[in-house]
Amino acid sequence: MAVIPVDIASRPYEVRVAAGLLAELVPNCRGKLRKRGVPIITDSNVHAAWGAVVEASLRDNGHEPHWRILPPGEKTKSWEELAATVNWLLALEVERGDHIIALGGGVIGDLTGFCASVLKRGCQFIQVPTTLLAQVDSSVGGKTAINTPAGKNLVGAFHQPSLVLADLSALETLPERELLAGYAEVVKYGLIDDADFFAWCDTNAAKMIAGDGGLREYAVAHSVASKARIVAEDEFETTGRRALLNLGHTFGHALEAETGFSSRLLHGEAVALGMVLAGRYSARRQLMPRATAEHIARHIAEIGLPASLPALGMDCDGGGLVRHMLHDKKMDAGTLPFLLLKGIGQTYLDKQVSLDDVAAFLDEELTRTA
Ligand SMILES: NC(=O)c1ccc[n+]([C@@H]2O[C@H](COP(=O)([O-])OP(=O)(O)OC[C@H]3O[C@@H](n4cnc5c(N)ncnc54)[C@H](O)[C@@H]3O)[C@@H](O)[C@H]2O)c1
Ligand SMILES: O=C(O)C(=O)C[C@@H](O)[C@H](O)[C@H](O)COP(=O)(O)O
Ligand SMILES: [Zn+2]
Repeated sequence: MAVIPVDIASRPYEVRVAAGLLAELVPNCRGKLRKRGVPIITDSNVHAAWGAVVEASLRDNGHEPHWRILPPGEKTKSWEELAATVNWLLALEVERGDHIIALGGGVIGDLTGFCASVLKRGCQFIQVPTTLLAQVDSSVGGKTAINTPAGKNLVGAFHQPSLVLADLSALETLPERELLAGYAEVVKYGLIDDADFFAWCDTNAAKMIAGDGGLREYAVAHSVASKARIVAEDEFETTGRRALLNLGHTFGHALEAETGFSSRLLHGEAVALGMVLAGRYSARRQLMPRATAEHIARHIAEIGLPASLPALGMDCDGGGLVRHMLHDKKMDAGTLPFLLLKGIGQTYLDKQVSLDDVAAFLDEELTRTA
């Protein structure tokens, strides 16, 4: 088992990565489940795949699970599900010191974490991520949120979990498209500040996605360690350090908004394409060689993730995509800082980007032929 500390000064916790954690859920929660009743929030796909395993561990250890099984998909991160889930938790008389379990992908983790942050002004929660994306990224670091019609994650809170249990066995039932989407957030850590890890991804990603257990454990543990390091340096995204984790997201969130937060484009797919666009825009600005941007694009495309805009079949122009970006949480006094690259592993926050220039770049990308 890999155990990665998240050294946030006010609230340190651990991420435990291993196969088989779900089957031993209660011992792995290490005394945090202090009552017989345990609230668990999940979605119907995860419940179908892993509900019985989790239920058995709880019942065998004298607990009674209270399940809340939500519809799968991005639309579950909504005001309606937030209100209904908070009311459900209130009806269960959950106290501040109790733990709610979030069993699922990033959608369930983000929604549950936000519910935990507002319930009685903050109660405890445990992240039990079941997608690659949630294991390497969303379960760690305490960003919680819902979407609104105006955009992605626009209402939320920073609220850290008490524990993260990433069971590698859960990935065995995950559809390949979801594995690939999660991989986008893995390779992101290489592009941010870890060229050696990008090289590891170049060599090993295909085998890791195909199911090699050792490679999966390394990919998850290394990604979590990267995220934990960055979050511990800048928990509330105030210094610019944590903003590095947003690489590809300004483009990506605009694409998710344009495609209606639907299964047409998953978050990880949008981030993959967003990172390709960040690379190409950086090359256009002559910050790094065009060949490096195309290396990134080739890596993303060869693994099976979207690497060009026309394939999405969107009916919009660059200006339309830029309008979505005006809701980006990095907006500061009317300007939007962008994560750009000076090379692989050399991402930085650029505060001198003209949105007109980005719109012109996107117009070119929307008609790209190769
Ligand atoms: N808080 C953060 O720091 C952070 C970071 C990255 C992404 N996010 C958010 O995470 C969300 C995306 O998360 P995601 O990619 O995990 O998507 P998701 O939660 O929608 O899960 C993807 C799909 O896989 C299914 N699934 C989950 N685990 C399964 C399993 N083990 N077996 C079979 N099916 C399973 C789900 O039912 C769903 O259909 C987005 O809303 C994104 O904004 C948040
Ligand atoms: O943890 C972070 O910080 C991230 O930016 C991780 C991202 O992968 C994640 O998608 C996050 O939710 C995006 O943050 P947002 O502030 O742009 O909503
Ligand atoms: Zn993300």
